[in-house]
Amino acid sequence: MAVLKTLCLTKVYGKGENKVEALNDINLSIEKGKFTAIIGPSGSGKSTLLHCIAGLDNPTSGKVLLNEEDIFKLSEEKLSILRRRKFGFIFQSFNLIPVIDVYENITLPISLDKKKVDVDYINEIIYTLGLKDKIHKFPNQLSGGQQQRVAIARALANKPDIIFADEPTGNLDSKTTQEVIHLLKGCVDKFGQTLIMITHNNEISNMADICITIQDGEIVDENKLNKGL
Ligand SMILES: Nc1ncnc2c1ncn2[C@@H]1O[C@H](COP(=O)(O)OP(=O)(O)OP(=O)(O)O)[C@@H](O)[C@H]1O
Repeated sequence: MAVLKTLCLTKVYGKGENKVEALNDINLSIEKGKFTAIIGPSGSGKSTLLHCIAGLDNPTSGKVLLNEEDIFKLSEEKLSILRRRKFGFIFQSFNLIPVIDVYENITLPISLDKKKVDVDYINEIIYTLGLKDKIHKFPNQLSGGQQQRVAIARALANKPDIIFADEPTGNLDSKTTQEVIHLLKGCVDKFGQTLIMITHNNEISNMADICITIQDGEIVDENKLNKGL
C-alpha cells in the first residue's frame, strides 16, 4: 500500500540563464512499512525530492499526497504540525543541541509538542540503539556514530509514520555506517515505520526493499529488491 505519492512533481530553481530543473515530472509511490533507498549521481535531485516529499520545500508544480491528502493544500501551520507529528528526520550533520544531554535531545520533539513522554517506548528505543549508558552525556562527549544514533532516537521519539534520512551515514566510517544502518532498519521494522533514505553507499541501497535511481531530475530505475513487492 502506498503511504506517499507524488503526481507530476516538478521543481525549478532560478530563472532565465540560472534556471535549474531539479525535478522533472516525478511520479512516485512510496510503500508503507518499507525501506526505500534513493540513489543517483551528485546534483541529480535526490535532496530536492526528499525535501519536497517531506513538505520541507514547495514544488514548482505537481502534488505530494500523504494517504491521498495533498500536503501542500494544508496551511503552513498544519503542515508544520504534520511534519512534527508524522515525520522524523535524520540528516548527515546530526543537528543535536549541544547544551542539553542525550535524553533531552531524544525527547525534544515530544517536549516541543507539549506531549507526555511515553517512557517505555523511549527506553526501548534507547536500549535498541545501545544508548542506555549515554543518556546523561552531552553530544560533544560522544563519537560520530553515537551522535547519529542519538539523532535516530530523536527522529523515532514521536513515533513518526515516515522517517526521512538524507545520507545519514555520510560522516561515518564504514564499520559505524553498517552498525547505524542495521540499528535504524531494526527500529523501523520493529515499530512498523516507513523509511526513505538518500544514500551513495551501495551496501546500504542493497539493504533496501525498493531502490529508486534518479538522474537529471527524473526516475530512471525503480528496483524492487525484495521479492513479493
Ligand atoms: N536552492 C537552490 N538554488 C538553486 N539551485 C539548486 C538549489 N538547490 C539545489 N539546486 C540545484 O538543483 C539540482 C539538484 O540538487 P540536489 O541537491 O537535489 O541534488 P542531489 O542529488 O541531492 O545532490 P548531492 O548528491 O550532491 O547532494 C542541482 O543542479 C543543484 O545545483
